Amino acid sequence: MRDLDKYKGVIPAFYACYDEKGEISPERVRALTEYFVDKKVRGVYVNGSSGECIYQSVEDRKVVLENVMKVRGDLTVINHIACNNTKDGMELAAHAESLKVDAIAAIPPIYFKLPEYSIAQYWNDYSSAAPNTDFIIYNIPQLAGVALSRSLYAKMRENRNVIGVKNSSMPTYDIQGFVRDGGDDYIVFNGPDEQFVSGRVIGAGAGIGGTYGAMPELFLAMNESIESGDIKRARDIQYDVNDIIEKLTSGHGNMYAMIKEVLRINEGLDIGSVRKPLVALTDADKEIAKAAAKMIVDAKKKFL
Ligand SMILES: CC(=O)N[C@H](C=O)[C@@H](O)[C@H](O)[C@H](O)CO
Ligand SMILES: CC(=O)C(=O)O
Repeated sequence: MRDLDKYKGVIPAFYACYDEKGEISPERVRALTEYFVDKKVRGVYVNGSSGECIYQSVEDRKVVLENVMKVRGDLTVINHIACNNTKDGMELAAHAESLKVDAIAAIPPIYFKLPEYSIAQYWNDYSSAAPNTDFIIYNIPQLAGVALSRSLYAKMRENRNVIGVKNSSMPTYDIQGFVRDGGDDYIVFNGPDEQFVSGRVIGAGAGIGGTYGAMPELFLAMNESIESGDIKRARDIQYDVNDIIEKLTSGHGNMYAMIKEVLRINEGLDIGSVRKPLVALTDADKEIAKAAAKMIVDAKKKFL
């Protein structure tokens, strides 16, 4: 049986950190990593959706990972390496293994609708470029346009590097099926932050999410409540967290820009804005960010 303990808990998705010109800022990447070390989360998920990976070059993504690894402390590091073309993704997979990340992860190929055997080949090619590194399948059908079927998951488990699925589809039934099929030797990560409690209760061993970074304490508190069996407290926190997420997504600008503004307000942490075509905040959005930041402060007072 594999020991998957290092993956169990709250794993925030890492945000892209830019300087004033919109280029990757190595200093700000290290500052965000140190922030997560201080918050005592289990790990970080680097260069995923929240890392704006599809708008980053191969070189950008290497610089991000290298700087996370410099100051990672005890954080478990999962690095999303998919590039849509196998060649660049294999380069990132090999680079990640050379830096000794805990795991690599990949979405399926997007745009062309490829048959399942092509998708399996794509993932196995990535894994073959990092043969001594755990591999996590990233299932996010609403954005990727392809869903992980249970038969494709069975096929992927023939590769012993595969340790589980980060499941960002909305039905928690999908989580239950992947847990049923993989059993204790695999782990399923809850994707939708709005369903953290539901996903964990039905069997996800951990969560990876895009809004955790704005309020890590609240996700840690939900996780602890689930582990101690206090489902009522976990649910009460989830309701307030979901009000906060609805606020974070109510602006004209992109949610990640909103979260970065919240981090400036609540934590004094400046990691820049977002990269085009993602839209930056308007003046009106800044008022929304202030309100969201206050909701986070209030929820922490209420529950912690
Ligand atoms: C579709 C999407 O991006 N899902 C993310 C990862 O699973 C979530 O963490 C969301 O960012 C979060 O649930 C906010 O909607
Ligand atoms: C979980 C998430 O938002 C990401 O892939 O970065």
